[in-house]
Amino acid sequence: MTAPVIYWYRRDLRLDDLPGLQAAAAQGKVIPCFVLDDDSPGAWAPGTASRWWLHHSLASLEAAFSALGSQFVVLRGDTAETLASLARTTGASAVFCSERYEPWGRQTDQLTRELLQQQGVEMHTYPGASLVHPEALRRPDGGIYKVYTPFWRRLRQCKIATPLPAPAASSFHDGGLRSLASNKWNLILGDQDYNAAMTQPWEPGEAGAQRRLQMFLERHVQHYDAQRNLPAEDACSRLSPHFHFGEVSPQQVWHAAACLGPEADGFLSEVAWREFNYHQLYAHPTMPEVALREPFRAFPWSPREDLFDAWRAGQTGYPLVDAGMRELAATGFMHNRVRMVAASFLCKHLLIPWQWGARWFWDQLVDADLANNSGGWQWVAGCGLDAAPYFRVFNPILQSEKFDGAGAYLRKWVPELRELDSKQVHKPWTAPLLAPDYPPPIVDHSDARAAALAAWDTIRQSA
Ligand SMILES: Cc1cc2nc3c(=O)[nH]c(=O)nc-3n(C[C@H](O)[C@H](O)[C@H](O)COP(=O)(O)OP(=O)(O)OC[C@H]3O[C@@H](n4cnc5c(N)ncnc54)[C@H](O)[C@@H]3O)c2cc1C
Repeated sequence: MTAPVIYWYRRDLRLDDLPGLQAAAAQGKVIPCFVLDDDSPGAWAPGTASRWWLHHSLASLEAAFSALGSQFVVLRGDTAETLASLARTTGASAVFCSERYEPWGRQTDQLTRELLQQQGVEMHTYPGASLVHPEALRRPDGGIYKVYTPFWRRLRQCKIATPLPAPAASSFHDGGLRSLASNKWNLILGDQDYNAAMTQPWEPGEAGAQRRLQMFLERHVQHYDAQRNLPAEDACSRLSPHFHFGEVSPQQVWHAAACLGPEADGFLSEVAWREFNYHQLYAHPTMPEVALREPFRAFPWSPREDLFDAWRAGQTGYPLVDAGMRELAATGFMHNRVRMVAASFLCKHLLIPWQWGARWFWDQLVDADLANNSGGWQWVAGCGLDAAPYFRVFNPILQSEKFDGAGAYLRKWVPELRELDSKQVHKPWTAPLLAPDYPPPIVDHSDARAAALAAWDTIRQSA
């Protein structure tokens, strides 16, 4: 009898379009498995919101395998040792997986590969979370792209792999292996209210990802370019957590959208930002902690814990910032435009290091993603390779007037502002009696802007 093989799931929690799973199925009966290991990622272990999502996504995959008459094996322990032990006890001849680009992940993969090899088990890696492998998309001089626009132009010329179907049900082993029950995964932390609130807008898992993709392409993509910056509109796809956990592949999204023609171009160009960030992280493994532009490593931050607390709690007195931070706390998500404004407020108005904000987002976002989160924060802070220039300080009042003119988004997330009209709602300090419970601004916009530019001046010569 042919020996079984292991498919090691990581951030690719789906059955369709997994080249590694197809290859595994061609070699033997597949044992699909996931290892819960909080030690390997170190500081970048999943945060509170991601753990919630991961729990539900694993549960969804477990149900999918059960429907196929198979068993999804979930184990806890040191990744390399747990996989080596699973291979020993099942007699598996090989381990298959999809490539990942997080620096800690690449290191863990190397250790796992070595340990497996010692017991004669080969580890085979297949294309991972990007549309095109970072080694395969290079500038004409061989370097990695540093600027988004030429990267996007080049990406458009690449041939994107056609999505594959799931292997047949008969490809998988039929169960009876030791596996942790879902109530032992210990992924869901925090109180029940948090979990209840989180369940409202999301449907973790492959089926949920496909439903969201189809709904977006049928109803929203045609309005995307005009409305994607308006946080009160349901104009964006909200696919980011599904992308992060690999419940949908970028190739599936690409082909489904590209066949709609030019109306999907704007959407695809945003998906390309994800790709750009993955390529940057691959080339710069220190990107989550260290400014890509060297002069910014000496930036004179002046962090204050009390201001950081007010920002995290959505109590800065700037409605758009507070609405975003409260949306984040309630749903694990924040609209992209609002992420930019809230992040900029932290780095520039409060002079708090972008890494503090990135850590908070990491804990709170259901789509927390090492490449995109670091890329987003470095872009906002001006220290990314293709970033917003530091001296362009977002004005949170103008941003709010421009992108949420009627104040619908503000009133939804900051109920203290409900009595204010569409002018006052952007500047509640002009009508304090109508919003008595809302705090005054924690910093004055003009003073804060001047302080940010003065701080930038100290590194400007070299920046
Ligand atoms: C400070 C900051 C932190 C961020 N942290 C994350 C993060 O941890 N995880 C994450 O996935 N995105 C992050 N982003 C990028 C962006 O905000 C989200 O991808 C987007 O809001 C997700 O919503 P959506 O799926 O509706 O996006 P859509 O507008 O529907 O876009 C489709 C997809 O394209 C990708 N995408 C869109 N915009 C961007 C962008 N600016 N950068 C990279 N990819 C993009 C996402 O995969 C997204 O799902 C961050 C942005 C900022 C400014």
